[in-house]
Parts: sequence; C-alpha cells; structure tokens
Amino acid sequence: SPAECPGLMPAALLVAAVVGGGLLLLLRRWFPGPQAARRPRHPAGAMRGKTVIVTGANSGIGKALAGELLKLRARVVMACRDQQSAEEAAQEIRDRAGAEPGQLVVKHLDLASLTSVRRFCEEIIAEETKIDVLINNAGVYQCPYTKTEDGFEMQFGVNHLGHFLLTHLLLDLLKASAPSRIVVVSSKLYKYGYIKFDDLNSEKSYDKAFCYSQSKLANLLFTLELARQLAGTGVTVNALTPGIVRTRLGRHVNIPLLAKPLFHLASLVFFKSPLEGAQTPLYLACSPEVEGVSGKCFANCEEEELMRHATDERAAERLWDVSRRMVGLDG
Ligand SMILES: NC(=O)c1ccc[n+]([C@@H]2O[C@H](COP(=O)([O-])OP(=O)(O)OC[C@H]3O[C@@H](n4cnc5c(N)ncnc54)[C@H](O)[C@@H]3O)[C@@H](O)[C@H]2O)c1
Repeated sequence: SPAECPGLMPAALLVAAVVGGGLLLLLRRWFPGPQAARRPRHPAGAMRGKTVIVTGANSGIGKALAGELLKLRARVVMACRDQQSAEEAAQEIRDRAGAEPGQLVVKHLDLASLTSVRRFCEEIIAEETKIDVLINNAGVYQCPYTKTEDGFEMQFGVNHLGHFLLTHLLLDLLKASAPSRIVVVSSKLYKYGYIKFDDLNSEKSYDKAFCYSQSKLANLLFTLELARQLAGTGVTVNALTPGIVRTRLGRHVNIPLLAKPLFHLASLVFFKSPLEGAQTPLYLACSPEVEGVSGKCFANCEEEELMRHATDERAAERLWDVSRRMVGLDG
C-alpha cells in the first residue's frame, strides 16, 4: 500500500505520465489531424535580398516564422514589444539558422502605443531602403479588460488598430518596393465576432472572447478593403488563419490546476507546433504561387472560404473610416 511504500505513488504517476505521453505521441503519428497541413518546400535562398518585417517575432508563430525566413536568407526585422525577450529569441534563431551579420535585427514596437508605432515606422523609413514583406502577426488573446496607451480596448487596439496604423505608415515604402506583400494573421474565431460599431472600446460591456473574435474579424475586413485600395500598385495583401497552435497566446485563459498536465499533453498531440503554424504565413510571404493574389484568406497554404460577414465590403469600408479617425490619420 502507499503507506507502506511512500515512493510508490509518485513512481506510478511518473510511469502513467510516460506511458500516456508515449501513447498520445503515437496517436499523433497515426492521426496527424491538423498537423497534416500542406507544407510546400521553398527553394534554398528563396528570400535572399528581401527584407521582411515580422511583428511579435519573439515567441510562438512569429519566432518560428522569423527562423524560417532567416534560413531562406531573408533580412528579418523582428518588431517586438519586449526588447529583452526579443534579443534572446534573436540569438536563438541566429544560432539555429546561422545568420550573416545584420541579417536579423530587433526593433522595439509596442502596438498598444500609437507613439511607439509612429517611432518604429520613422526608424524603418530612415534605415531601410525597402520592405518586401510586412507580416502583421502580433496579437493578444482574451486578456482581462485593459486599455492601450491611447484608450482603446486592448485586443482591438493591438490586434487591429496598432497594425492598421503600422501598415498605413509603411505603405509608401511598401509601394516603392513593389512587388511587395502584406500578410495578416487572423483566426478562425472571427466567425463568432461582429464589429460593434457603437462600442468599439467595449466600455458598455466587456466579453473577452467576443473582443478577440471582433479583432480577428477586423483583420479580415482590413485585408479586404486594403486589397481593394492597393489594386494595381504591385502591393498585395492576404490574410490567414493558422489553426490551433501550441504557443503562449492562451496564457490569460484559466485552466484548473489539475487539468493543466492533461491539457498540455493533449496540446502536444492535437495542436500544431509553432513551426507548423508558421507555414501559411511563410507561404504567403515567399511562394510564387500567390504572386499577384490579393484580398484572400488562406489556411494550410490553401485559399479558405470566409463567412459572409468577413467579406462584407460596406462593413470593411466603415471600419476603415472609423479606424482612420481612431488612430488620428484624419487630423
Ligand atoms: N496560437 C493559436 O492557436 C492561434 C490561433 C489563431 C490565430 N493566432 C494568431 O497568431 C498570432 C501569433 O500568436 P501566437 O499564437 O504565436 O502567440 P504568442 O503569444 O506566442 O505571440 C504573440 C506575439 O505578439 C506579441 N505582442 C502582444 N502584444 C503586443 C504589443 N502590444 N506590441 C507588440 N507585440 C505584441 C507578443 O509579445 C508575442 O510575441 C496572433 O495574431 C494570434 O491571434 C494564433
């Protein structure tokens, strides 16, 4: 009994965890599920001579993406809020990918501050001669109610408005660098959102899940309207939904302590790895298959059909006008 042999319980738990983990990993091999995503090969050096900006590149999908772009020999600008974590991530990526000096640079960008977005863009315009690809990847998910420096609800402010201003301010350089691409990381959770035009900052009521969905729908409507405005400029813009990816994005979600190990194990089997999650944005950034394609959404490196409310041109235009006013582009 456990009383007679106190080491028995922990040992039994350890054995159960190892056996359980092994079984789950085997399951993943037999039923690859979301990991079976299409993963096109990109020729070595495919991005040589190209400059790519990735927001939120210090963790998760963005970090994996920066690593892949570096391996393809792109010059990568990691646009990150947390300078120290970004420097550490950059070192790790350089060590793995074997970067040449200056091939990977870290720049401070806090999308929750319009001042920071403006400063970042000024630096980029002053220092970079061109931008071949801008990847709007950074995001927050279901955080408690907080506001950005400029008083916007955090998820709408970071996921949509911060990237809205960023893209605007870099647009002239992107146009001058044409053919160039803008890639927008959205989420399938857009399905549960709509644009609450009468309370965009959720001051009347806050539902964190709804606000994430609203912000990811805003990413899609932004892509739609921007593609319309960019027609004929040589700059394309496409969105993507990466699927469920094992990253730190869900850190604000409360999982009961006892369920955590189980959740972690299940995530190893059923979620994509960050590298797998990075395949569609990488495809949109690099592949000749999507040359000239604009205003579309992709999942698993294939075009994805969107629900009607994400292709509503009138809503996209209205959101565009409101966003311009909110970020101070209309004076
Ligand atoms: N992980 C998933 O299952 C999943 C599913 C659908 C969509 N997405 C989207 O993928 C993108 C990347 O997320 P992830 O899963 O890699 O999560 P992550 O938390 O690892 O990465 C998010 C990144 O955004 C950065 N960020 C957050 N707030 C910022 C701010 N104010 N300024 C600058 N950077 C900021 C973080 O520092 C981090 O680097 C997000 O847009 C997310 O909405 C993820």
